[in-house]
Amino acid sequence: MRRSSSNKNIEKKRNLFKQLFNTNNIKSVLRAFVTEYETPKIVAIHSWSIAITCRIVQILILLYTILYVLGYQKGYQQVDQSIISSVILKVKGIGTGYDEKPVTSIMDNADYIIPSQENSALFIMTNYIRTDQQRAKCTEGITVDGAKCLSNDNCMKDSDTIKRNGRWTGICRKSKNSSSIVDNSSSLSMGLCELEGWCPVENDLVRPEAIRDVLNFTIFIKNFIEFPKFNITRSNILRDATYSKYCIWNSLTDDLCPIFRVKNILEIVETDADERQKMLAYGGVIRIKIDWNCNLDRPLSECIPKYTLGRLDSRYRVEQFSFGFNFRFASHWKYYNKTYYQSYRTLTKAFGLRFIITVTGQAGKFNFLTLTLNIGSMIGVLGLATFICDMVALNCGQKGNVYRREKFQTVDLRKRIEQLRRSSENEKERENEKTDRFSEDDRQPLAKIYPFTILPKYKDDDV
Ligand SMILES: Nc1ncnc2c1ncn2[C@@H]1O[C@H](COP(=O)(O)OP(=O)(O)OP(=O)(O)O)[C@@H](O)[C@H]1O
Repeated sequence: MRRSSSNKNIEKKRNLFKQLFNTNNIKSVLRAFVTEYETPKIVAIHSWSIAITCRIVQILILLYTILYVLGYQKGYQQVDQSIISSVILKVKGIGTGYDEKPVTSIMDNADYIIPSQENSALFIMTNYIRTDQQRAKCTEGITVDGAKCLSNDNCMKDSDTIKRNGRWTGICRKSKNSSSIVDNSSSLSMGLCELEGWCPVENDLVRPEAIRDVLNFTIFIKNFIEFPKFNITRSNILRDATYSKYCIWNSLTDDLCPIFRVKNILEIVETDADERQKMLAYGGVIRIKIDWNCNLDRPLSECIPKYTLGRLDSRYRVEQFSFGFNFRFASHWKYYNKTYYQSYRTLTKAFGLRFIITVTGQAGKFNFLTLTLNIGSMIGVLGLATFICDMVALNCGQKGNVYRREKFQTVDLRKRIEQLRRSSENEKERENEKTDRFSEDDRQPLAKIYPFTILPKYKDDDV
């Protein structure tokens, strides 16, 4: 039983395969391919409201493509966004710092630029806390959690060492200075835990004044760019040497000058004078964006940079947890004290302005392929108008049903097959009738007139 059913299945599949790959079918498909041209049937609806809707949508699409895509977005240009850039920064200006008031120290760019060279960034130290230290034992900083003590028991050696300035020895020192700390609750004189490390520890409660004259410092930005697709290189030094040497950038009058004054930058990025003072005291982060937007269909001299400035860090009034920009660094030296070399260092906590320079840009040049592609997509989008109008005509309004009936043709396959069968039968009958009417004498002249006509054959008994 099972075997016979599987045989039937195989037979069915074979028949289906034969039907699909019937040579007659393939022939007729191939014939149709070279002899038939298909074109969609178009239904014309006489309705001014639908026609106007369609025209409005088409005009909108045309306007969008011509004005926005081709005009504003320059859809006829090939675009290169892979800009290659190099930025070199140099600061000039003499400042006055206070190590310990009233002792001042004159500083030049080698002192306040840390590090001396960075990639597309710059740090100008505007304030600092400097501590000369040596390896020794001393008391912990008063601001460190758990540093205050009453006895040695309070100075646990190994617990939470993250915020300590050295390795705690486990001793509570009640030195002259620390005995002045009074615990109000117990009225006992308190000490500070002793540490082993760099002494004395930094005291960041006493913050000196910001370096004077920072606002007059100037920053020279030297920027080279390349658009590799078009092999175009440009530099931001666009005017002659005398101009570039003495100019100061101004967004309105000197927007091509590559030298910026710190004061002008601060005034642009921060309008509040008090905030500006805080930026000098505690530091801040400023971005300078150089944007190259070049239309290479126009003269190359019009390919110029545009500078935009902004503040990146949060404002002091807003930030609660950590404000400004600072970091520590140390310079080390050794001193021979007649018996051995003693290690010393100067620890600096530097506050200052960090400038981040970003370079962006794109270049565009006429390209025929891009233009044709955009026009092609516009023609494609025009089809949207027909789609929208079809939706409106067929689904909205009272005549929707009528339009739908005219637009869509429903084919009842069985009826259609029956009709075709009947019509082919009728045709056969008519042909037979014609054949009956022909005589042998009629055949000869017809054959002369229509040499390629295939005349119906007479049966012997007809003659
Ligand atoms: N931050 C700046 N402010 C004003 N002028 C500057 C600044 N940096 C450089 N310059 C001047 O711009 C010109 C070009 O600078 P560049 O660094 O290419 O030359 P330089 O001779 O190495 O500069 P310098 O030795 O003066 O630092 C020089 O005249 C230089 O003095």
